[in-house]
Amino acid sequence: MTSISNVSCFNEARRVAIFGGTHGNEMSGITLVNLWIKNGKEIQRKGVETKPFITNPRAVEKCTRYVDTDLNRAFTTENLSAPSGDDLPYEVKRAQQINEIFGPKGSPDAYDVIFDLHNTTSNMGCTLILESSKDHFNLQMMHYIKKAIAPDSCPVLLTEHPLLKYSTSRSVAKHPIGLEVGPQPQGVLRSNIFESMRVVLKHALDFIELFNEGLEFPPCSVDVFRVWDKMDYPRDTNGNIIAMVHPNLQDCDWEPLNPGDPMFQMFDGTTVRYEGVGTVYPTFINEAAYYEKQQAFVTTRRETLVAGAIKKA
Ligand SMILES: CC(=O)N[C@@H](CC(=O)O)C(=O)O
Ligand SMILES: [Zn+2]
Repeated sequence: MTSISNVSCFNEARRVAIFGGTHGNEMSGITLVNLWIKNGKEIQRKGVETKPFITNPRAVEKCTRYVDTDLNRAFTTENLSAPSGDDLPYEVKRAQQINEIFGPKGSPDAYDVIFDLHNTTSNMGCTLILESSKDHFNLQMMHYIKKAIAPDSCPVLLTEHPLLKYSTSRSVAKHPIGLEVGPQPQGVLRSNIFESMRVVLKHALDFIELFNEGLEFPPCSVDVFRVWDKMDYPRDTNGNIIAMVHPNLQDCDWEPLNPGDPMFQMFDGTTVRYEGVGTVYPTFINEAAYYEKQQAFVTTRRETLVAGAIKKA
């Protein structure tokens, strides 16, 4: 990226990948990517090479989140530089292969954009996941998508956080974008969820085409929800949960949670209230895959980011 006056210039986004099956039981992305591997007409755009790709085929085959370890946590420098060998967990080997094809992560040879398609059991709607508040290309794209799908909404989750950020499959790209659509049970396809994922991706690819054609995007602002904290279920000394998400909180992703509001319901009916400071916006509420991660939901805070003008270099 270079800066001429107030416009940031980025290289053409010529190499774009669409990942499905980073988690093998999240069916919308898997189904779309398999459709597009058979016939890619829908994802073709002028001046863009778009590659649909199944990232964790063994997990997809078993319809499970992962085989040995979570692929969407595996793209650490340590894993990517580990001497390859048969003793490595399957997903670590796979991360190394993906890094070879689409990276290397952090290098000029890396893919320009990777869309990573996920589903959640939470009521998050159609959420865009942004990894860096400084990625003006992605901010502009997200602004474009939000405008295009209005009056439907499309929240942006910013995962930039000193402790809670993780090493995703998409992170090998220069501009990583997660798409998280729910609610959809694991292993299940729901037409509404499938279609909203497809529509967001259509607008995203349209944006890339316009950008590559040389259109300049003026400065804009984007409302985001920045990851703040993770909240675990109350547990006994053996680590077993002793409460559920409170009915007042269940399905209320992106709605304000204030100090004193109900958060968990103990099995005897007692209410556990939120005791943090100030208003937060919970999301990933009661996500099935997060029980093993000791996470009942994440809290976020609202923020407005400014994206500078961008155009093709
Ligand atoms: C439910 C789920 O898998 N969510 C994704 C979020 C992301 O892609 O950043 C994950 O935990 O990897
Ligand atoms: Zn996922």
